Order: sequence, then structure tokens, then C-alpha cells
Amino acid sequence: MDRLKAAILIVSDTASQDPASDKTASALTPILTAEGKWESPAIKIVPDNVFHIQQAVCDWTDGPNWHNLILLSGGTGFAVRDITPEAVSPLIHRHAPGLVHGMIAASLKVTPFAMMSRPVAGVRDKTLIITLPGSPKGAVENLEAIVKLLPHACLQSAGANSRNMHAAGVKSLEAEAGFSSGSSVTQTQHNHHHHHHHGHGHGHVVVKAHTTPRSNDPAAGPGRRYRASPYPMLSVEKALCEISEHTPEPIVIEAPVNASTVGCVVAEDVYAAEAVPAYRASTVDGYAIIASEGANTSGTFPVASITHANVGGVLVPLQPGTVARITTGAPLPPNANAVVMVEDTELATTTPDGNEEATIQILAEDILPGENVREPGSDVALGSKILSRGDIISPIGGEIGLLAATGTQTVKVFKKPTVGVLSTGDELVEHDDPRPLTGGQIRDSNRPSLISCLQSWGFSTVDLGIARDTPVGELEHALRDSLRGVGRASSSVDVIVTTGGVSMGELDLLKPTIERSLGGTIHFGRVSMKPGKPTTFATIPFKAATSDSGALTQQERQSKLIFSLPGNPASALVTLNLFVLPSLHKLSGLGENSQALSTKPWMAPQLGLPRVAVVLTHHFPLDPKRTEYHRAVVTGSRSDGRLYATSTGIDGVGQRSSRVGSLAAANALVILRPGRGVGIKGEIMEALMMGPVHASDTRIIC
Ligand SMILES: Nc1nc2c(c(=O)[nH]1)N[C@H]1C(S)=C(S)[C@@H](COP(=O)(O)OP(=O)(O)OC[C@H]3O[C@@H](n4cnc5c(N)ncnc54)[C@H](O)[C@@H]3O)O[C@H]1N2
Ligand code: MOO
Ligand SMILES: [Mg+2]
Repeated sequence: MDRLKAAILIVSDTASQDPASDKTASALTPILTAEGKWESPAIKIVPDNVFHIQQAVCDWTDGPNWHNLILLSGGTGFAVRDITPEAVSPLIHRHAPGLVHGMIAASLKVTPFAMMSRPVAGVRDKTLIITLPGSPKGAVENLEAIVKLLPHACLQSAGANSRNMHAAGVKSLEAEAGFSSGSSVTQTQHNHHHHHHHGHGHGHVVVKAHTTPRSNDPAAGPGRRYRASPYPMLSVEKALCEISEHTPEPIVIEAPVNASTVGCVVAEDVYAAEAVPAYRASTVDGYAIIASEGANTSGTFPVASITHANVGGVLVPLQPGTVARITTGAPLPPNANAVVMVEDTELATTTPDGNEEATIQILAEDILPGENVREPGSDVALGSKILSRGDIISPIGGEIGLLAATGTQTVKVFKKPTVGVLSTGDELVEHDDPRPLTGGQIRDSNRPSLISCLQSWGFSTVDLGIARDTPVGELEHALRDSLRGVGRASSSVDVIVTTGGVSMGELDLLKPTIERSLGGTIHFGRVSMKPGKPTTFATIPFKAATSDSGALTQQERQSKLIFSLPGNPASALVTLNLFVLPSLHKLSGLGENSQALSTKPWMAPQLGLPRVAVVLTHHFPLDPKRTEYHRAVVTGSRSDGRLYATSTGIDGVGQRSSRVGSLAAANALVILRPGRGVGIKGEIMEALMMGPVHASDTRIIC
């Protein structure tokens, strides 16, 4: 018989940084290989990180490099950083509680601490996966309790005929496993603590216990799918609250002062590092003089010196009875305290060659001290507050100008999130594929439209391409790669926006994939709105951490957000505006300085689209049950100062969720609460502005 292939995955932050500190892999190997049934195991070390663990496991289960057995060691305890069971559980297709019981029972004979371990065992595809404690001793004891059964279990998992195997081997297996001859576990003092240190701080635990999936199990087939959605229908307001609650706090970064910072929100009050102006400067072209209160300033004076803007060097003090020629912005000579404009003077005498002014006559009699002079720091005082936490560095340039003028080298801002956009569906072809469509093919319009919209809001995007519904697993891998910033993702993303596959069809795989394969939590899967009913919002734990684990950046501690929007193009764009934008705004630090935020999270006016009141220019049909976000053109009247809303189409087809054209030219979503009949012409409704108001010369309603 060929020998079986095993792999050992050591899960430990410490060992991943210092492989020599791991003693478990070398302790497990001889137990496994003792009887010649196993090849020498592959060994890998990863940190306590859900994605690293899942990726390593999948590398050994999916694809040609699959192994019969994966033993994971570490991260199975109760410490906050222990997330191995949470990482492994969602990958398992068929659980093996018997092995779990066997390991715990054997360990309990040695120590009651066995109850403090949370092992997981089961089969993914053809591979048996088992988690063991982190300490070499605990891992060895657990493995010894089950090692004799493993070849049999693995062969069955890989598809061997179980009846033949039983006939041939069950008796000897039982004997080998020691069930007739007593336990093989030695009774020694035992300690299940991990060989890597865990902090026991009271930090925020990001990884939650894997919640029970509500979604369909795609493996069960359409015959067993739900015929009613298991997700409660939330109101839009409740959905927004869920998003607010699960959107992580913004991350502070230090950014250079240039165009790349435009659109960022300032994270810390900024104080002027330099005064503007730094010296006493003239505001006009003319002559610096020594003025005194109440004295007549007219008369003829020799031009003693010249001062230009930009000259360095030492300024010669102005002698009383003389003037200094000066240009706008140039420093005044010491002693001088006012400037007379060149227009208020006449040339009196020149130098012998006629080129230079020798004396000038001042015509103005009443120049006061300080006239036409900018005192140092009079534009911006040294150390004064120039920007406050929560201010936006606008594209207009005022904030960048202030930072630049005061010599501010870098500024603390909130990091703008990066958004990955993934389309899903077997029917999709690239929008620019030159070949004609065949069969049920659809051009992928969601990706280009969503990416354009996100970029127009100033966010970086990563094009994650199209994930097919079949073969099984493509979506899971696409999402996993995107979260890690590998494969189709050119860099890691903070937020993933997907479209399609969230409703009730058997190929609507987003919800099961998020819950069952990625261990994510779906916070809502249905919203009472039109369009956009199946909109889904989930978080995926990224890395377990405590606040005292200094090695982790704030970004690593954050959960990743997934917005799974409906595939219908109008639904996708409307829900991007309504749900994704406020979350991106919050991640960008907008509203951080808003008092309202703490009590009513979505009342901060900075978050999401601006709301305005509009007058309906015609009847708008109402949906009896769902709040409608009706695509409309809003025009500003020049005569009565009001905003008027006109639908982009109200016939049966006009507002259909498949009709992306309902958003062409639209700049607003009119909020129509459910009801009977119509919103009446002339009635005032609320609208969300997606773009600038269109100007109008004419009144629409008379
Ligand atoms: N039995 C039920 N069926 C449906 C329900 C329901 O409650 N019960 N909800 C409907 C609603 S409302 C919507 S909205 C859609 C949502 O569908 P999915 O999100 O599952 O999306 P798909 O099934 O994948 O596709 C729907 C539609 O959109 C087209 N599509 C998908 N992606 C793209 C893209 N990137 N570019 C252009 N067009 C795309 C796709 O071809 C389909 O035509 O479900 C209803 N069904
Ligand atoms: O809710 Mo769906 O987005 O109407 O078509
Ligand atoms: Mg569908």
C-alpha cells in the first residue's frame, strides 16, 4: 500500500516569527510515522490568523496537492487569540465528533484541563482535518489517542470501499487502538497550556464564535432549499444601524501634504508650525517709511535702500528722514512701520545717469503706523489651530493651502478604505468582450458602473473580476483571495462589494459562502426596500487580537466588510449609494466630530448622501409594502428657490430594477414611503442627492 500523506500546521504567532521555538511538529512526527503508514509529514507554521490558517488548510485539501490528513496544533483554547476552531469549522464538510470525543476522553484521564480545549475534527473533500492542543505534550497525548484509527478514517474519506476495509481490518484496528487491552495513554501530570504566550487583556475581541448559518446548504440541492427566506426583513433604518454598528473605527495614518491627501478627513487638530507671514511684510508696492501717530507724512525723502520680496540676507535699518523702496510681500526694514503706495508719490530727483530714484515726494499726509503692513503671524499666528479633527481636506484647496503655507510636512488623517468590486454569475461576460452574446449571456455592467461610482467618491478600487457560480468553490476562493490581497486582488481591500447571487435561486451562493465557508456573520440578508430587497451585509473576522498585542496593526485587527448587493443593475447602484457609501464615509472618519453620531449614528449629516426636500412635478406611484428609492432628476428653480423632482420613468418598465437606464441622468433618489395610490403632484417628499442639482431657468410647476 502507498503510504498516506499527512501535513502538520502549527498555529502560533510566536512560532511564525521564530520557527525554532516550535517543539510540537517534531514531537508529533515520530508518532505518526512510527508504523510506516505515513510519509514524513509536510510542516508549515502560520500566525493565529483566520485567513492564514484557512489558506494553509485549503492548500492541502483543494487541488492536486491534497493530503490525507491535516493536523493543526495551537489556538484551540479559551484565550482571546485562540481562533483555530473558528477558522477550521467553516472549512469542514462533514464533522467527526467521534474523534473529538475520543481525544477529550483520553486527555480527561490525565487532567481536567482537557475540558479547556475546543478541538474540531472532520472531513473536507477527501482530507481528514484534526485540531490538537498547542503544547507538545497535549498534542502528543491527543494524537496518541486516535493515531491508530487515522489510516482507516483517511482511506474511507478518500473514497476507499468501506465494507472491504472493515472485513479486512476492523478486528486488528480495534486491537491496535487498544480498545481490548486498555488505554495506551500514560497517566502523567499534564498541562494543556500553549507553548506560546497569550496576553489576557480585556481588549476588543474581533473574532466571534462561528454563528449558525441560516443560509441554504448548497450541497443539499434545490430539493431541500428554503422556500421562504430565513433572513428577517429589516427596515432601511435598521439596516443602516447594523452597518454603523459593524463598521470598524477609522484608522489614523500620517500623510504628506499634497494632492493625495485631498478628500481625507483630518484625524487630529493641526496647529501652525510657522507664522504667516513670518516677518513684517508690505501689502503694496511703494516706499517703507517711519510713520508716527498724528504726524504729517508728506514731504521729499531720499530713497535709502531697496527691499524686494524673496531677498535673503540682513535688512539695513531705515534711518529717520529716509524711505526704502519696497515690493508687495517684501519684508520691511527694521524701524520702518508703514508703506506708502507708489501711486501716492512722485519722483523728485534721479541719480546722475537718470536710472535710479534719488529722492521721491510723498503726497499722502496721513499715513498711519501699520498702514499697508502685514504683521508677523497676522494671517496665521504661530501655534494657532489651523484645522480641526473631522475637517475634510477639500479639493477646493483651502486646507492644503493652509497646511502648505505653515510649513506642515505631514498631517494625521483617517485612511480612506480600499474597495474591491466582484461580479458573480455564470451568465456574465466582460462588457468589452467583442464577441456577440450567445444564449443567456449578459454583459457585466455592474462592475464598471460600481467602480466608476466608487472612484467618483474618491475611494481606491480593486477590480476583482467575475466569479463564476460553477465550479463549486470559485466564489469562495475569489473572496478569500480578495480578503488576503492575493490572486485576482492586486492589493488587500477593506471592503468587498459583490453583485448578484443573493436572492432565492439555487445558484445564489453568496450567503452560504459567507456563512459556511468563510465563517462570516450575516448581519442582514433582506431589506424592505425597492429596489434592493435581497441586499446583504456581512463581516468576516480578519484577525483575533487583544488590545495588548502590540504586534498587530489596527488594520489587522479590523473585520472586513462584505456588501453583497443584488445583481439587478439598478438595484446594485441604488444600494451602493444607500448602504455602502455611509459605511465608507464612517471608515474615512467623516462625522467623527459630530455630536449627533453617538446617539443617532446615521443622523450625522456627513454620512451618506445629502437629504433634501423636493416638490414632485407629477404623480409618483407608491409600492404598497416597500419603501421605494425612485430614480429622479432634481432641478433647482431660479425663481422660487425650491427643488423639483421628475421621475426617470414611471411606466411599468421605468423603475424596473433590471433597468440601469433608470439611473442615467438621475441625480436623486426620491424616498417614497409605502402606501396606496400615488405621491401627488406638488407634494413635498424627501430625496437623497447622488449628484449636483441641475439648474433650471424655467419654473416647472405653475
Ligand atoms: N423567488 C424570488 N426570486 C427573486 C427575489 C425573491 O425575493 N424571491 N428577489 C428578486 C429581487 S428583488 C432581486 S433584486 C433579484 C436579486 O437577484 P440576485 O442578487 O440573486 O442576482 P442574480 O440572480 O445573480 O441576478 C439577477 C439579475 O441581474 C443580472 N446581473 C447579475 N450580475 C450582473 C452584472 N454584473 N451586470 C449586469 N447584470 C447582472 C443577472 O443576469 C440577472 O438578470 O432577485 C429577484 N428574484
Ligand atoms: O429588490 Mo429587487 O432589487 O427590486 O429587484
Ligand atoms: Mg438570483
